[in-house]
Amino acid sequence: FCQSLLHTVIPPELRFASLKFCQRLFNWCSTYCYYDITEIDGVNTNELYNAAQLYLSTTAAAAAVTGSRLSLTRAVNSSAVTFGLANNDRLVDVFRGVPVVWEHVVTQRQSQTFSWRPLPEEKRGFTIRIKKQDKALILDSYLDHIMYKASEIRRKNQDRFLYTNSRGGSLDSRGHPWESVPFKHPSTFDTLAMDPIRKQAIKDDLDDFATGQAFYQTAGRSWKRGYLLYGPPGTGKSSMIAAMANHLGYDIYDLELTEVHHNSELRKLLMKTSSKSIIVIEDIDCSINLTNRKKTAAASGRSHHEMGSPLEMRSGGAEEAGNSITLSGLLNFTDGLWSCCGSERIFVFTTNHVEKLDPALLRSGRMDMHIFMSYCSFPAILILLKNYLGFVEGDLYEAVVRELGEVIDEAEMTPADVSEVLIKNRRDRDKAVGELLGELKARAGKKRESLGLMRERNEVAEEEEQEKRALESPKQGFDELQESCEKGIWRRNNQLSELLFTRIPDRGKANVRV
Ligand SMILES: Nc1ncnc2c1ncn2[C@@H]1O[C@H](COP(=O)(O)OP(=O)(O)OP(=O)(O)O)[C@@H](O)[C@H]1O
Ligand SMILES: [Mg+2]
Repeated sequence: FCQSLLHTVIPPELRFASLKFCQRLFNWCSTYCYYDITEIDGVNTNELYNAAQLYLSTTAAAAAVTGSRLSLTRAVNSSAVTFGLANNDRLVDVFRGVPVVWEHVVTQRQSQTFSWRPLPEEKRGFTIRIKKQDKALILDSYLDHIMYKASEIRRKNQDRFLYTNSRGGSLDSRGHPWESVPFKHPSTFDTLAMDPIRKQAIKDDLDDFATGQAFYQTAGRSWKRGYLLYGPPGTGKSSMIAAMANHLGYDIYDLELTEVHHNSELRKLLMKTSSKSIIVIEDIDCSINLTNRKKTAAASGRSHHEMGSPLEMRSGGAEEAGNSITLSGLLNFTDGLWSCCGSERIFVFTTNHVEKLDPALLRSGRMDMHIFMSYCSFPAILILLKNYLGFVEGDLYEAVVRELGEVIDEAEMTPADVSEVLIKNRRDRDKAVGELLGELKARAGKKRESLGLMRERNEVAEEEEQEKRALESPKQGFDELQESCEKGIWRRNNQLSELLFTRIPDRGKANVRV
């Protein structure tokens, strides 16, 4: 009744002015200042609102312990559930020691104003309350911090995709040359069997890359990095790529070079990759028979830069397959001007035969880090035993550990082969270890045998060669004999020395030299 009386007695202009005055007085007296972040700004969605919602999902998760009410959401393509602040609930976040109070304000929209697109019935927004003295902090760094954290959470929550260009050069209905499938490879750096120190070095390198935007900017380099993974089959090159993608939360673009027909197609594919991705070319030595840049240039009598037509650099194998992609095209793909359209990209090449690759492809800037994926080492086998059979330190008998250590390097067994033995016997841990040890010993024995045979054969061949040369040219033969003695290669060929001494004219000098 009083309210309606006041409404009729006091004119609306006066009411509005007094309300505004009260508000100003309150703001002036208050030690706090307030910021509103509304969901919709005019007709556009406010990016800061979405970022704040995501950011609070981590803070809100912690608040769940204290019993706040939370709303749960799970986005399409996401396997993670995010927490959010429920309507009109509040939460305290602490940033650099400063408490920031967040309130999620939800009100009903009064009337539908004209808009090109329908607005939601509820008006949603966040209100931030912070002490006036900390105002600068909010405007300077807190909002940037929220935006950064939100994009990180978005990336981590979003399932990753594996893209492939297996369709050849054809595009899909949206003009995209890549086909995608959800990427759910379980390999991580924890499950990867390799020397822990090397593993940590790779992880650190990846982390430095992912957080190095400012560094790359200052250094004037495009934000990309190349890794070459080489080693025998079954040593974990593909598993390493999956672990890298899982560690960084990047998508993978698996580039099938044999499906790319021209350099221009390669460029198009590159331009259609997103940032925060790993571009992989597996078995680069087999994908395409790329000609040595120098050799081709020399053959045509011109420098690499002078080569206009791709045909001139076309490789034999590629030509046969109707494929005119060139080494120069690939070099430009990885480190040319085109490679910097887009950022935060990692290139990974894998090969079983690093010696077959052109040095131009391997130079720093293209392949910055060369990672040798070796046969199973002792620390690696312990990781596999832990992953496959649940062995932890102290579970294995000392004698078994010693025996494993003795034969593992000599056996040259790949992690893939070790895994197979362990998977096969995973129901019986002792049997699995026994069988593995047996296999390692057998392989080490065979290696030793073949190594012995090879050494013997080499020795015989070497001696025969020396004898032959000594007969053909006694002086040269003598010099070689002396060299062999110095190197400690000369073993038991007294016959040869006899022969030389009898033929060399100045025997005294010869004796001194020997
Ligand atoms: N270092 C490793 N750590 C853990 N598992 C491994 C490792 N190496 C190989 N494996 C296992 O062996 C299998 C084959 O490994 P992967 O495909 O990674 O080898 P690769 O080096 O890529 O072989 P290829 O050269 O033939 O492509 C995988 O299923 C994986 O489980
Ligand atoms: Mg592989």
